[in-house]
Amino acid sequence: MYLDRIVETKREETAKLAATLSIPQALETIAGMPATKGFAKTLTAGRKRDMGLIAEVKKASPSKGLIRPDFDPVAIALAYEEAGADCLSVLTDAPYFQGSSEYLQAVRQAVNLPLLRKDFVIDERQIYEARILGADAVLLIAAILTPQQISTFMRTAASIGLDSLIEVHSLEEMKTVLELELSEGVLIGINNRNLHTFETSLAASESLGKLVPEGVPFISESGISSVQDMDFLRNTGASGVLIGECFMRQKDIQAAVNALMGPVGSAAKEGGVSIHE
Ligand SMILES: O=P(O)(O)OC[C@@H](O)[C@@H](O)c1c[nH]c2ccccc12
Repeated sequence: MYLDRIVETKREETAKLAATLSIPQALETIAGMPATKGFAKTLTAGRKRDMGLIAEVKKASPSKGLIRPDFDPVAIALAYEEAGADCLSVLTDAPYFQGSSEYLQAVRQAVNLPLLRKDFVIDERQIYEARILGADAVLLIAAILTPQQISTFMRTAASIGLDSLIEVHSLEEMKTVLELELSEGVLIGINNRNLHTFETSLAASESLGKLVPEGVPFISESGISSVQDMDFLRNTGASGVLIGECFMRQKDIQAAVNALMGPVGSAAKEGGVSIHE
């Protein structure tokens, strides 16, 4: 199963990271860095449209192979910013998604939007590393973490100014996450894609979204590509969406974002603000 293989790879990567990243030193570096940008807040109270958008800088994936051959992460990030994306997600996993830590650093230099480091976090050091690379939030995937790890990692992230996007796909995972004490700055991500089978269905957001209590914002992730999809998701109470592939396949990214999301400033449009806030 490919998720197991990825975790294996991450074990090797984090073993190396243990030799190069010292946490006390990382803390010193972080103390000298500018404050983070409030990833969760930007998507909830601060979003530009009725639905928030995390736009993903994504070159390839294990299920789809190469998605965007002429991949220029900075140009893509600038187009997303110009189109009024609220936040960006940058894949840093190299072996499976052809991402890179350098892409995250380059994007940080180029845009002012809050950034998510998209990777498979299994070790605390990756969280410190994310902060140093310029991220404002980290992804915590429930399928590969124990409840204890999710809890610890969420707190570690918060202690250095990072928000957490906690990703679930199954009912089991959702229940686990809802039992944790979720602090401010935490978003739940409902992944419409099953990371074991690659099957994608927006029904995941509909069924699992119903379980999310008021006051806890959630994002619908993966497999979103049409105005109909967006209309469907508006009715689930999601605060926003995380979209990669559909934009990456378009030549004119800015036009693609506006066609799917509607014009900036549509926050007061029908559907209104999510009931989850
Ligand atoms: O490209 P899509 O189908 O729009 O999906 C984006 C994002 O949700 C997806 O890349 C993703 C969701 N969870 C992940 C975990 C790891 C890597 C990637 C992902």
